[in-house]
Amino acid sequence: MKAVLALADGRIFKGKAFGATGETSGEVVFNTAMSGYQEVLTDPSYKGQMVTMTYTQIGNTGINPEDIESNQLYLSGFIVREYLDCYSNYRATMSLDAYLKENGVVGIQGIDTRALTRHLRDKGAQNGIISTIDFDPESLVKKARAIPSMSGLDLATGVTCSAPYHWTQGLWDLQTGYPEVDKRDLKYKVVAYDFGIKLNILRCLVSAGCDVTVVPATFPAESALAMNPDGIFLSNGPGDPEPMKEVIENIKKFVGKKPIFGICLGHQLLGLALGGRTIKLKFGNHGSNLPVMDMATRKVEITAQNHGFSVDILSLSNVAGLAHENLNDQTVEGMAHKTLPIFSVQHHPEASPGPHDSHYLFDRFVEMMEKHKN
Ligand SMILES: NC(=O)CC[C@H](N)C(=O)O
Repeated sequence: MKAVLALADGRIFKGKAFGATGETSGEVVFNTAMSGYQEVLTDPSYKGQMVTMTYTQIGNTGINPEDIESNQLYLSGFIVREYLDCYSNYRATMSLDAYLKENGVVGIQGIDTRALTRHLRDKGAQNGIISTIDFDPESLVKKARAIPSMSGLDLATGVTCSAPYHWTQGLWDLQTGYPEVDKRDLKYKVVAYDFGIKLNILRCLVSAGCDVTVVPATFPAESALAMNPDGIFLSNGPGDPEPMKEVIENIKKFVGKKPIFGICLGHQLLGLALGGRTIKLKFGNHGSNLPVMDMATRKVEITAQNHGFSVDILSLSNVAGLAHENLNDQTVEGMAHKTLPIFSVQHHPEASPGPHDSHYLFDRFVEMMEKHKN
Protein backbone atom coordinates (compact mmCIF):
# COMPACT_ATOMS: atom_id res chain seq x y z
CA MET A 1 0.00 0.00 0.00
CA LYS A 2 1.17 3.52 -0.87
CA ALA A 3 2.10 6.05 1.84
CA VAL A 4 3.30 9.66 1.62
CA LEU A 5 5.27 11.82 4.06
CA ALA A 6 4.82 15.58 3.60
CA LEU A 7 6.80 18.20 5.52
CA ALA A 8 5.45 21.61 6.43
CA ASP A 9 8.05 23.28 4.16
CA GLY A 10 6.62 21.45 1.14
CA ARG A 11 9.07 18.57 0.74
CA ILE A 12 7.35 15.28 -0.18
CA PHE A 13 8.61 11.69 0.24
CA LYS A 14 6.75 8.81 -1.40
CA GLY A 15 6.98 5.34 0.15
CA LYS A 16 5.03 2.31 1.27
CA ALA A 17 2.81 1.85 4.30
CA PHE A 18 3.69 -0.38 7.23
CA GLY A 19 2.15 -0.69 10.67
CA ALA A 20 -1.25 0.94 11.04
CA THR A 21 -2.83 2.77 8.10
CA GLY A 22 -4.53 6.17 8.04
CA GLU A 23 -3.15 9.62 8.67
CA THR A 24 -0.88 10.91 11.43
CA SER A 25 1.14 14.01 12.15
CA GLY A 26 3.77 15.46 14.45
CA GLU A 27 7.20 17.04 14.62
CA VAL A 28 9.60 15.01 12.43
CA VAL A 29 12.93 14.24 14.10
CA PHE A 30 15.76 11.85 13.26
CA ASN A 31 17.29 9.26 15.58
CA THR A 32 20.83 7.99 14.95
CA ALA A 33 20.68 4.84 17.14
CA MET A 34 21.70 1.70 15.23
CA SER A 35 19.64 -0.59 17.46
CA GLY A 36 16.96 -0.32 20.13
CA TYR A 37 13.95 0.73 18.05
CA GLN A 38 11.61 -0.86 20.59
CA GLU A 39 12.88 1.41 23.37
CA VAL A 40 12.52 4.39 21.03
CA LEU A 41 8.91 3.40 20.26
CA THR A 42 7.99 3.15 23.96
CA ASP A 43 9.86 6.27 25.18
CA PRO A 44 7.13 8.71 26.39
CA SER A 45 9.38 11.68 25.48
CA TYR A 46 8.52 11.09 21.80
CA LYS A 47 4.87 12.07 22.28
CA GLY A 48 3.85 14.46 19.51
CA GLN A 49 6.80 13.45 17.30
CA MET A 50 7.36 11.23 14.27
CA VAL A 51 10.74 9.52 14.35
CA THR A 52 12.89 8.58 11.39
CA MET A 53 15.71 6.11 12.04
CA THR A 54 18.96 6.88 10.20
CA TYR A 55 19.98 3.22 10.47
CA THR A 56 18.78 1.66 7.22
CA GLN A 57 17.29 -1.70 8.18
CA ILE A 58 14.69 -1.76 10.91
CA GLY A 59 12.67 -4.73 12.14
CA ASN A 60 15.43 -7.40 12.10
CA THR A 61 15.20 -8.20 15.81
CA GLY A 62 11.39 -8.13 16.04
CA ILE A 63 9.62 -7.13 19.25
CA ASN A 64 9.96 -8.79 22.66
CA PRO A 65 7.92 -8.35 25.86
CA GLU A 66 10.89 -7.03 27.90
CA ASP A 67 12.56 -4.09 26.11
CA ILE A 68 9.90 -1.53 26.91
CA GLU A 69 10.36 1.92 28.42
CA SER A 70 6.64 2.35 29.17
CA ASN A 71 3.46 0.36 28.62
CA GLN A 72 2.46 2.31 25.55
CA LEU A 73 3.75 3.65 22.23
CA TYR A 74 3.79 7.44 22.43
CA LEU A 75 5.30 8.62 19.15
CA SER A 76 2.82 9.48 16.41
CA GLY A 77 4.62 8.02 13.38
CA PHE A 78 7.59 5.84 12.46
CA ILE A 79 9.73 6.40 9.34
CA VAL A 80 12.29 3.88 8.03
CA ARG A 81 14.38 3.20 4.93
CA GLU A 82 13.84 -0.56 4.79
CA TYR A 83 11.47 -2.52 7.00
CA LEU A 84 12.33 -6.21 7.51
CA ASP A 85 9.43 -8.45 8.34
CA CYS A 86 11.62 -11.54 8.71
CA TYR A 87 12.96 -11.09 12.25
CA SER A 88 15.39 -13.20 14.24
CA ASN A 89 16.04 -12.93 17.99
CA TYR A 90 15.65 -15.53 20.74
CA ARG A 91 13.47 -13.17 22.80
CA ALA A 92 11.26 -11.92 19.96
CA THR A 93 7.57 -12.79 20.04
CA MET A 94 6.18 -10.63 17.21
CA SER A 95 7.12 -8.51 14.21
CA LEU A 96 7.52 -4.73 14.32
CA ASP A 97 4.76 -4.39 11.69
CA ALA A 98 2.29 -6.35 13.86
CA TYR A 99 3.32 -4.30 16.93
CA LEU A 100 2.69 -0.98 15.17
CA LYS A 101 -0.67 -2.28 13.85
CA GLU A 102 -1.71 -3.50 17.30
CA ASN A 103 -0.86 -0.10 18.81
CA GLY A 104 -2.31 2.02 16.01
CA VAL A 105 0.98 3.65 14.98
CA VAL A 106 1.23 4.62 11.30
CA GLY A 107 4.58 3.90 9.63
CA ILE A 108 6.18 4.63 6.27
CA GLN A 109 9.04 2.66 4.71
CA GLY A 110 11.02 2.76 1.49
CA ILE A 111 11.83 6.46 1.56
CA ASP A 112 15.30 8.00 1.33
CA THR A 113 15.84 8.57 5.07
CA ARG A 114 19.33 9.94 4.40
CA ALA A 115 17.85 12.75 2.26
CA LEU A 116 15.16 13.34 4.90
CA THR A 117 17.76 13.55 7.69
CA ARG A 118 19.96 15.96 5.73
CA HIS A 119 16.88 18.07 5.03
CA LEU A 120 15.96 18.19 8.75
CA ARG A 121 19.58 18.91 9.66
CA ASP A 122 19.77 21.82 7.20
CA LYS A 123 16.27 23.25 7.59
CA GLY A 124 15.52 22.18 11.18
CA ALA A 125 13.04 19.78 12.76
CA GLN A 126 9.56 20.60 11.51
CA ASN A 127 6.02 19.34 11.46
CA GLY A 128 4.96 16.69 8.98
CA ILE A 129 2.18 14.31 8.08
CA ILE A 130 2.13 10.67 6.95
CA SER A 131 -0.90 9.50 5.01
CA THR A 132 -2.05 6.29 3.39
CA ILE A 133 -5.36 7.87 2.31
CA ASP A 134 -4.59 11.32 0.94
CA PHE A 135 -1.86 11.58 -1.72
CA ASP A 136 -2.43 15.17 -2.80
CA PRO A 137 0.77 17.12 -1.96
CA GLU A 138 -1.01 20.45 -1.64
CA SER A 139 -3.63 19.17 0.79
CA LEU A 140 -1.01 17.28 2.85
CA VAL A 141 1.33 20.27 3.17
CA LYS A 142 -1.63 22.44 4.19
CA LYS A 143 -2.51 19.95 6.94
CA ALA A 144 1.15 19.74 8.08
CA ARG A 145 1.26 23.54 8.37
CA ALA A 146 -1.85 23.56 10.57
CA ILE A 147 -0.26 21.41 13.31
CA PRO A 148 0.76 23.39 16.42
CA SER A 149 4.48 23.94 16.94
CA MET A 150 6.29 21.92 19.64
CA SER A 151 7.41 25.21 21.23
CA GLY A 152 4.91 26.16 23.90
CA LEU A 153 3.36 22.69 24.24
CA ASP A 154 3.06 21.16 27.73
CA LEU A 155 2.79 17.46 26.89
CA ALA A 156 4.34 16.03 30.06
CA THR A 157 1.44 16.63 32.43
CA GLY A 158 -0.67 14.59 29.99
CA VAL A 159 1.53 11.47 30.18
CA THR A 160 2.29 11.37 33.92
CA CYS A 161 0.95 8.64 36.25
CA SER A 162 -2.42 9.26 37.93
CA ALA A 163 -1.38 8.26 41.48
CA PRO A 164 1.86 7.57 43.42
CA TYR A 165 3.30 4.05 43.25
CA HIS A 166 6.27 2.16 44.58
CA TRP A 167 8.94 0.67 42.24
CA THR A 168 11.23 -2.23 43.22
CA GLN A 169 12.47 -3.75 39.93
CA GLY A 170 16.20 -3.53 39.17
CA LEU A 171 18.29 -3.65 35.99
CA TRP A 172 17.98 -6.52 33.48
CA ASP A 173 20.49 -9.30 33.62
CA LEU A 174 20.93 -12.32 31.34
CA GLN A 175 20.45 -14.82 34.18
CA THR A 176 17.61 -13.21 36.13
CA GLY A 177 15.84 -10.92 33.63
CA TYR A 178 14.44 -8.00 35.64
CA PRO A 179 15.07 -8.78 39.35
CA GLU A 180 12.87 -7.72 42.25
CA VAL A 181 15.35 -6.05 44.60
CA ASP A 182 15.14 -6.83 48.33
CA LYS A 183 13.78 -3.84 50.25
CA ARG A 184 16.67 -4.19 52.76
CA ASP A 185 19.11 -3.24 49.96
CA LEU A 186 17.26 0.00 49.23
CA LYS A 187 18.75 2.53 51.63
CA TYR A 188 17.93 5.86 50.04
CA LYS A 189 14.36 7.08 49.93
CA VAL A 190 13.73 8.86 46.62
CA VAL A 191 10.62 10.64 45.39
CA ALA A 192 10.70 10.44 41.59
CA TYR A 193 8.56 12.94 39.67
CA ASP A 194 7.04 11.30 36.60
CA PHE A 195 6.87 13.61 33.59
CA GLY A 196 6.80 10.58 31.26
CA ILE A 197 9.49 8.57 33.04
CA LYS A 198 11.39 5.83 31.21
CA LEU A 199 11.27 2.56 33.13
CA ASN A 200 15.03 2.03 32.89
CA ILE A 201 15.56 5.17 34.99
CA LEU A 202 13.54 3.54 37.77
CA ARG A 203 15.52 0.30 37.35
CA CYS A 204 18.83 2.23 37.52
CA LEU A 205 17.72 4.05 40.69
CA VAL A 206 16.70 0.77 42.34
CA SER A 207 19.91 -1.03 41.32
CA ALA A 208 21.88 1.90 42.79
CA GLY A 209 20.13 1.32 46.15
CA CYS A 210 17.14 3.69 46.02
CA ASP A 211 13.75 3.01 47.54
CA VAL A 212 11.66 4.73 44.87
CA THR A 213 8.19 6.23 45.11
CA VAL A 214 7.00 7.57 41.76
CA VAL A 215 4.62 10.54 41.95
CA PRO A 216 2.52 12.46 39.39
CA ALA A 217 3.90 15.63 37.76
CA THR A 218 1.85 17.99 39.92
CA PHE A 219 2.27 16.12 43.23
CA PRO A 220 2.64 18.93 45.82
CA ALA A 221 6.19 19.50 47.09
CA GLU A 222 4.80 19.73 50.65
CA SER A 223 3.43 16.16 50.39
CA ALA A 224 6.73 14.91 48.91
CA LEU A 225 8.73 16.59 51.72
CA ALA A 226 6.36 15.07 54.29
CA MET A 227 7.57 11.63 53.10
CA ASN A 228 11.02 12.73 54.32
CA PRO A 229 12.95 11.51 51.25
CA ASP A 230 16.75 11.50 50.99
CA GLY A 231 16.50 12.92 47.48
CA ILE A 232 14.22 14.17 44.72
CA PHE A 233 14.44 12.86 41.16
CA LEU A 234 13.01 14.77 38.14
CA SER A 235 12.33 12.63 35.07
CA ASN A 236 12.49 12.96 31.29
CA GLY A 237 9.32 13.74 29.35
CA PRO A 238 7.80 15.13 26.15
CA GLY A 239 7.15 18.69 25.00
CA ASP A 240 8.41 22.13 25.97
CA PRO A 241 9.39 22.64 29.67
CA GLU A 242 8.69 26.38 29.61
CA PRO A 243 4.86 26.33 29.86
CA MET A 244 4.94 23.91 32.86
CA LYS A 245 4.60 26.78 35.37
CA GLU A 246 2.95 24.85 38.23
CA VAL A 247 5.63 22.12 38.06
CA ILE A 248 8.44 24.71 37.99
CA GLU A 249 7.02 26.49 41.07
CA ASN A 250 6.78 23.12 42.82
CA ILE A 251 10.43 22.24 42.08
CA LYS A 252 11.57 25.57 43.59
CA LYS A 253 10.31 24.32 46.97
CA PHE A 254 12.90 21.50 47.02
CA VAL A 255 15.88 23.76 46.34
CA GLY A 256 18.01 24.06 49.49
CA LYS A 257 15.98 21.35 51.24
CA LYS A 258 16.89 18.07 49.46
CA PRO A 259 19.50 16.73 47.03
CA ILE A 260 18.04 16.86 43.49
CA PHE A 261 18.93 14.93 40.33
CA GLY A 262 17.24 15.66 36.99
CA ILE A 263 17.39 13.95 33.59
CA CYS A 264 16.46 15.55 30.25
CA LEU A 265 13.09 17.32 30.72
CA GLY A 266 13.82 17.12 34.48
CA HIS A 267 17.13 18.90 33.85
CA GLN A 268 15.38 21.60 31.80
CA LEU A 269 12.66 22.10 34.45
CA LEU A 270 15.36 22.37 37.11
CA GLY A 271 17.12 25.03 35.00
CA LEU A 272 13.87 27.02 34.87
CA ALA A 273 13.22 26.51 38.61
CA LEU A 274 16.72 27.88 39.37
CA GLY A 275 15.81 31.04 37.42
CA GLY A 276 17.36 30.20 34.03
CA ARG A 277 15.84 29.87 30.58
CA THR A 278 15.50 27.15 27.95
CA ILE A 279 15.79 27.39 24.18
CA LYS A 280 14.59 25.26 21.23
CA LEU A 281 17.44 23.73 19.24
CA LYS A 282 17.40 23.55 15.44
CA PHE A 283 17.01 19.76 15.28
CA GLY A 284 18.12 18.56 18.72
CA ASN A 285 19.89 15.31 19.52
CA HIS A 286 18.23 11.92 19.26
CA GLY A 287 20.35 8.78 19.25
CA SER A 288 22.60 6.55 21.28
CA ASN A 289 26.01 7.51 19.95
CA LEU A 290 26.56 11.10 21.11
CA PRO A 291 29.88 12.11 22.74
CA VAL A 292 29.77 14.08 25.99
CA MET A 293 32.53 15.35 28.28
CA ASP A 294 32.26 15.28 32.07
CA MET A 295 33.92 18.65 32.80
CA ALA A 296 35.07 17.54 36.29
CA THR A 297 36.99 14.43 35.17
CA ARG A 298 37.54 15.45 31.48
CA LYS A 299 36.40 11.91 30.60
CA VAL A 300 34.36 11.41 27.44
CA GLU A 301 31.28 9.19 27.56
CA ILE A 302 29.15 8.03 24.65
CA THR A 303 25.57 8.81 25.52
CA ALA A 304 21.93 8.22 24.66
CA GLN A 305 20.02 11.43 23.95
CA ASN A 306 16.55 12.53 22.95
CA HIS A 307 15.85 16.23 23.19
CA GLY A 308 14.83 19.26 21.15
CA PHE A 309 15.17 21.88 23.90
CA SER A 310 18.25 22.93 25.85
CA VAL A 311 19.19 24.91 28.98
CA ASP A 312 20.91 28.24 28.39
CA ILE A 313 23.72 27.95 30.95
CA LEU A 314 24.60 31.66 30.72
CA SER A 315 21.16 32.46 32.12
CA LEU A 316 22.23 30.54 35.26
CA SER A 317 25.76 31.87 35.60
CA ASN A 318 25.31 32.97 39.24
CA VAL A 319 23.63 29.75 40.32
CA ALA A 320 24.90 26.72 38.38
CA GLY A 321 27.89 25.80 36.22
CA LEU A 322 28.41 23.65 33.15
CA ALA A 323 29.15 20.09 34.32
CA HIS A 324 28.82 18.15 31.03
CA GLU A 325 29.21 19.32 27.44
CA ASN A 326 28.02 17.78 24.17
CA LEU A 327 31.13 17.43 22.01
CA ASN A 328 29.21 17.47 18.71
CA ASP A 329 27.30 20.74 19.02
CA GLN A 330 28.75 22.16 22.29
CA THR A 331 25.29 22.32 23.86
CA VAL A 332 24.82 22.15 27.62
CA GLU A 333 24.78 18.49 28.59
CA GLY A 334 24.72 18.88 32.35
CA MET A 335 24.82 21.41 35.16
CA ALA A 336 25.77 21.43 38.82
CA HIS A 337 24.55 23.92 41.43
CA LYS A 338 27.38 26.09 42.74
CA THR A 339 26.63 25.55 46.45
CA LEU A 340 23.78 23.02 46.87
CA PRO A 341 23.64 19.24 46.23
CA ILE A 342 21.79 19.63 42.94
CA PHE A 343 22.84 18.35 39.49
CA SER A 344 21.24 17.30 36.25
CA VAL A 345 22.01 16.00 32.77
CA GLN A 346 20.46 16.53 29.37
CA HIS A 347 21.41 13.05 28.14
CA HIS A 348 20.07 9.69 29.33
CA PRO A 349 22.39 7.84 31.76
CA GLU A 350 19.85 4.99 31.84
CA ALA A 351 20.61 4.44 28.12
CA SER A 352 17.90 2.09 26.85
CA PRO A 353 18.81 2.10 24.08
CA GLY A 354 22.49 2.96 24.28
CA PRO A 355 25.85 2.46 25.97
CA HIS A 356 26.16 2.31 29.75
CA ASP A 357 29.01 4.85 30.03
CA SER A 358 26.90 7.29 32.08
CA HIS A 359 25.43 4.82 34.62
CA TYR A 360 27.87 6.28 37.18
CA LEU A 361 25.59 9.30 37.53
CA PHE A 362 23.09 7.25 39.55
CA ASP A 363 25.93 6.41 41.97
CA ARG A 364 26.83 10.11 42.07
CA PHE A 365 23.24 10.85 43.15
CA VAL A 366 23.44 8.15 45.85
CA GLU A 367 26.78 9.53 47.13
CA MET A 368 25.19 12.98 47.30
CA MET A 369 22.26 11.63 49.32
CA GLU A 370 24.62 9.72 51.64
CA LYS A 371 26.58 12.92 52.32
CA HIS A 372 23.43 14.92 53.07
CA LYS A 373 21.45 12.24 54.92
CA ASN A 374 19.85 13.81 57.96
N1 LIG B 1 13.76 13.09 26.65
C1 LIG B 1 13.31 14.21 27.21
O1 LIG B 1 13.08 14.33 28.41
C2 LIG B 1 13.01 15.34 26.25
C3 LIG B 1 12.85 16.69 26.90
C4 LIG B 1 12.14 17.70 26.02
N2 LIG B 1 10.85 17.22 25.66
C5 LIG B 1 12.97 18.00 24.78
O2 LIG B 1 12.62 17.63 23.69
O3 LIG B 1 14.00 18.62 24.88
